[in-house]
Amino acid sequence: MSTHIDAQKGDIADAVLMPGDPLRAKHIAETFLDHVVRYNTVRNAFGYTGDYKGQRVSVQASGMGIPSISIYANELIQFFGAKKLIRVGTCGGMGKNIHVRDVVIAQAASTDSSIINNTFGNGMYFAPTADFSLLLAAYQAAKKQSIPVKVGNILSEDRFYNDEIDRKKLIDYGILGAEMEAAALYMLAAKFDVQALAVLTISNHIMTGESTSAQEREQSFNDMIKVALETAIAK
Ligand SMILES: O=P(O)(O)O[C@H]1O[C@H](CO)[C@@H](O)[C@H]1O
Ligand SMILES: O=c1cc[nH]c(=O)[nH]1
Repeated sequence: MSTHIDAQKGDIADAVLMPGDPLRAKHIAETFLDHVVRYNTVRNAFGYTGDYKGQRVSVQASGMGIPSISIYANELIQFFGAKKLIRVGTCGGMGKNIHVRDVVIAQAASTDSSIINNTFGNGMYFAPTADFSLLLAAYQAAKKQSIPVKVGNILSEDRFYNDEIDRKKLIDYGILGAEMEAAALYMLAAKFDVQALAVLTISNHIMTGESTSAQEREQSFNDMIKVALETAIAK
């Protein structure tokens, strides 16, 4: 077991989907995977391994924010040998052409988090970037399933309630939406030479206030999960 994941080596697949919400992890495991085993309940950060189309895939809840996903990503990679980490999360839309229920693939993740400075020091603005082969696989999986996706730069922000940020400028520079984890996932994947991608569903629009009920969002959440699972098993 690692500090936060009560599993044995071998219990977790090479490919791991990472939702923030433990109940989304449960939903993914129960809806999409066969022969499911729940390997983790520590802190209720549920983790499951099962088969998707005959291939082993795990789902590990990451919790919210960069400190939390950094704990799970570190342990998945260093203790359990995970090689493909695919975040499946909600995202607040920011751009003009972004709407609730859209699926967004994060090609890059800008951030206001101190992780970049803490890692690289003053004056170095490392750009956390998705793994290209995962991104391509996700894009192709979406096309094959006729699921429209938008691909681009997102913001991984350190605060959910954040009225001090210049969102208009970020939109002018092409930011599609904001969530709270992808930049750390991409940076850690680069550090440990593994693959990472974030596939996101727009759950609300930060600028227009557009929103949907949890029930309405279910279909688009499932679209995101189907794209992520096909990416997880892509050769
Ligand atoms: O839906 P999840 O994956 O938790 O992602 C988003 O939702 C949370 C905020 O409500 C943050 O974790 C943010 O990144
Ligand atoms: O971080 C997030 C996630 C979803 N919606 C938001 O507005 N922010």
